[in-house]
Amino acid sequence: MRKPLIAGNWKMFKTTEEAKAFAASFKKIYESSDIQVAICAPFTQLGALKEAFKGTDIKVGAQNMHFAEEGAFTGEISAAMLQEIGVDYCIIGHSERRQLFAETDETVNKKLHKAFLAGITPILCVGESLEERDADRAFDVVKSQLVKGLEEITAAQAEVLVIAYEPIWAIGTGRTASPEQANEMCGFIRDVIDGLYGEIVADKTIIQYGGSVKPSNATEIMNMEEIDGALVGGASLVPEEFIQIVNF
Ligand SMILES: O=C[C@H](O)COP(=O)(O)O
Repeated sequence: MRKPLIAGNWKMFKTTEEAKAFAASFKKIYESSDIQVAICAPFTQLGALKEAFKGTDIKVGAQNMHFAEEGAFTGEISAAMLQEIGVDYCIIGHSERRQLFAETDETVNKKLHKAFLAGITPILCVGESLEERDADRAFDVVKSQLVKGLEEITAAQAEVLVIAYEPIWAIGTGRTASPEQANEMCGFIRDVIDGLYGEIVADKTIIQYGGSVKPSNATEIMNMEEIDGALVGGASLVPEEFIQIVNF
């Protein structure tokens, strides 16, 4: 059976002191269960969080990485640098990276390959804009992101991959996809994985929903059959809110 993953994406929020304070409070209210929990934090907070979560089963993730081994890429971070800290996950291809930092399906694909080589589990983000949904292109857009993003990714890698369906129109807007809409797309994503790698792999791939997940809607979303977790932005910043989602 798939173990659901609820991951916080802190985006560009929290200093190291604030991250440590979050970890201290969260550990007090967190109880380990059959839900995997992770916090994807800014690069400078990853080491502190690994240290703070030592002895727990809470995982730590980055929000981006470069696809090159090393080189003259000012401001970038390599997979080996994340691996050295012991980072478990890395979000790849978040829509904010695609929209604001010119991330393409090609760079997403290169990053996925590098993450796997470093033993880091990628959380591959896909999702359509409002214009694309209104034009009835949501399924084509998501399929294309998957097919291009997963080029030459093996079945063994696809089995451990996490995919996050994040409709751009539901991110940070307070507007959530309905549980049915989210479930429909997550089911479609599983069908695409089935088409690429077969049913055994598709049954194992974790498919999350992300976009304005909060304590008040987490239960309904998490209870949908095709949804194996959530990628939570704003509501992951406050321990007392995030724990309610984790304990949906
Ligand atoms: O990665 C997380 C998503 O962008 C969702 O963010 P949000 O929960 O603040 O809407």
